Amino acid sequence: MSTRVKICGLTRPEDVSAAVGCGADAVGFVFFEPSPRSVTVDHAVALAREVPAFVSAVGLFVNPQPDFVNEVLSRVPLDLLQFHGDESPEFCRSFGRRWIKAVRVREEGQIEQAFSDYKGASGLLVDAWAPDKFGGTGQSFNWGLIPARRPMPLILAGGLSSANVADAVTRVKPWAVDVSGGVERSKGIKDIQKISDFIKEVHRVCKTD
Ligand SMILES: O=C(O)c1ccccc1NCC(=O)[C@H](O)[C@H](O)COP(=O)(O)O
Repeated sequence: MSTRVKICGLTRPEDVSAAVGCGADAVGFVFFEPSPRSVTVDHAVALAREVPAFVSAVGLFVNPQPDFVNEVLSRVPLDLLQFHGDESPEFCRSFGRRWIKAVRVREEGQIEQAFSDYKGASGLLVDAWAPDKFGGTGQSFNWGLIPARRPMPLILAGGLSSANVADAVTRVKPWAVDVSGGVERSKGIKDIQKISDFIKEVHRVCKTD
C-alpha cells in the first residue's frame, strides 16, 4: 500500500517547493478569509507556479459563493476543489471539476452517510470536529469511527504529525493523509524539517506494510 500525502495550508512559495521536494503528492491552498492560512487569489497564482507536473494543487473553500470559486478557478490552475463547510453534493458538483468533501467527524454513522450523500466525489476527507472551527484544528478524532468499507478514497486529516502518522496509516489504512498544523512552525508558516520527517514516516511505514 502506498499512502499519498497532502500538505495543506501553504502560504509561502518556498514552503510549496519544500513540500514538493520532500515528496508531497498534493498541496493545499486555503481560500477562506477567517483562516490564518488564508491566501488571496493573487497570492495563490504565485504559489501555484511552484507546483510541478504530477503534483496536485488543491483549493480549499468553506461555504463559498459560487462566483468566488469561479473567479479562483479562472486564475489559479487547481486540480481539485476541497469543500470544508456545509456544501451540498449539488453545489460541490456544480463547478465541473474534481472535488473532495471534508466531513468533521463527531459521531458514529456520519462517514457512512457522507459516502452515500457525496457520490461522485474524488475522495472523502475525514477531519476532527470542533465547535468553533471548520478545519485546521490540530486535533485528532476517534479513528474507530472510520468504517473499513469505503466506496471512495478516504483521506485522513486532523492532528497528524510525524509522531502519530505511522500509527494512523497502520490502523486506518487511508488512501491519503492530510496535514497542516503538524508541519508548521507557526500558523501558515511551514517547517521544512517537519514536512520532511512527516513524509519520511509515511513512506517508511508504507514500505514495511
Ligand atoms: O487550515 C485552516 O485554517 C482551515 C480553516 C477552515 C477549514 C479548513 C482548514 N484547514 C483544513 C486543513 O488544513 C486540513 O484539511 C486538515 O484540517 C488538517 O489540519 P490539521 O489538523 O492542522 O493538520
